[in-house]
Amino acid sequence: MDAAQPPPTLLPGPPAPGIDAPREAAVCDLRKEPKIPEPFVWPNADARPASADELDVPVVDVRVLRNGDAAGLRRAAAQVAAACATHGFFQVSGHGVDAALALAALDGASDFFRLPLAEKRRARRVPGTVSGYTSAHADRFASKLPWKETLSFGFHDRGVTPVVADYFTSTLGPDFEPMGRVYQKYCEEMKELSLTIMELLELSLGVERGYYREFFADSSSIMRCNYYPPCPEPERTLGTGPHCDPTALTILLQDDVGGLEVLVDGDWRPVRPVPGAMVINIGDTFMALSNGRYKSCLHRAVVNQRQERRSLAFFLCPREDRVVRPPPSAAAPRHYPDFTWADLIRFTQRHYRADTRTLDAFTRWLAPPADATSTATAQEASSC
Ligand SMILES: C=C1C[C@]23C[C@H]1CC[C@H]2[C@]1(C)CCC[C@@](C)(C(=O)O)[C@H]1[C@@H]3C(=O)O
Ligand SMILES: O=C(O)CCC(=O)C(=O)O
Ligand SMILES: [Fe+2]
Repeated sequence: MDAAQPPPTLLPGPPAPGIDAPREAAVCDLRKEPKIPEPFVWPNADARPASADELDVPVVDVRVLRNGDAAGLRRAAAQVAAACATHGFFQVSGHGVDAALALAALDGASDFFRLPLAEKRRARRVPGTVSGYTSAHADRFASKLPWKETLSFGFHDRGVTPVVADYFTSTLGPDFEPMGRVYQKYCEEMKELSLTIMELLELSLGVERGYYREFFADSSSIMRCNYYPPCPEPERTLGTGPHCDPTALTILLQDDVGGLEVLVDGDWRPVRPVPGAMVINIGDTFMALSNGRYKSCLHRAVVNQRQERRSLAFFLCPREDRVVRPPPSAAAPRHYPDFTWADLIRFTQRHYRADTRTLDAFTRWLAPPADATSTATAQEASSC
């Protein structure tokens, strides 16, 4: 791909109901002019420059959960509590994810996105679902197109079928069997790490031990590979726009380029890549599971003129039909209604572009509160 080329936009397929019927995104030949196509231009408020002040995201060594270091465990729980009750981000080291596997997963993303568009289109996203290949979400949105290509697929281990390995071979063919094996193994390790982190969250919140770990034991998660090409006008667009993750927990493996930023006290604060660490952030579903005590916060990904960037986001999600409800010890007054992940994922894929207020919009979409005074409103709980 030419370094200055925008992500190749797909001819819009039938738009999912409830989301803009996209015009074909104007894609000009950037070899002739150093300007990005209009649909990729974001409002200044979203794309405004970041602070030079990096966010001090604590790096927690999760080995303290297993090595009997009681003082270390208390320190880790305190670090996680302070981070999750404010900006919702921390990093983990000592996670045990094989470094060669993590590298293979990052490099596998590069290999996939370097394929000819026609080959990538064989995996194109099924409208109304999150799975598949998309470029700039041009099949879903008509404006504020993100400067990225993505490949997303589901993961669960409720049966014996290696669902991710099967996805690659069934969607892309037997030549992709090695790539499928890498992501199958990677997702298995991400699931295990997620459950370890759930233990740490239980401890830090002081809730019933096992409540969150058991809630996600039979989870249905989403793996997303993000590819951000170099951009001729990085200050006018975004790789991923400002949003809170609707999911429960995100484990982000980013390469060494940098681009993740978190909104803290009105400033976009860069999160510097820490070699070997993984970035963890609370999503809307876990904010509801903690009854608003831990915050799902706004973040974005910026792009740059010189380097491509890759990130792998493992989105932990409950089994579709599990009712999202905080543990009894944290449930009064309720800030969010009961809901299922099936409802929230359908909302984001068919009715609403996940953004800065997804959970509030979802709560209203589900059913306006019968009496706004009888329960704390989502806004009160979700301020970061
Ligand atoms: C459930 C999901 C929807 C998105 C992927 C996962 C969790 C993050 C969401 C997303 C990245 C938030 C920003 C907007 C979005 C459209 C994107 O830029 O990709 C969102 C994802 C999606 O709807 O595909
Ligand atoms: O690529 C990144 O750094 C962040 C991506 C992200 O926030 C997402 O995919 O939800
Ligand atoms: Fe995100």
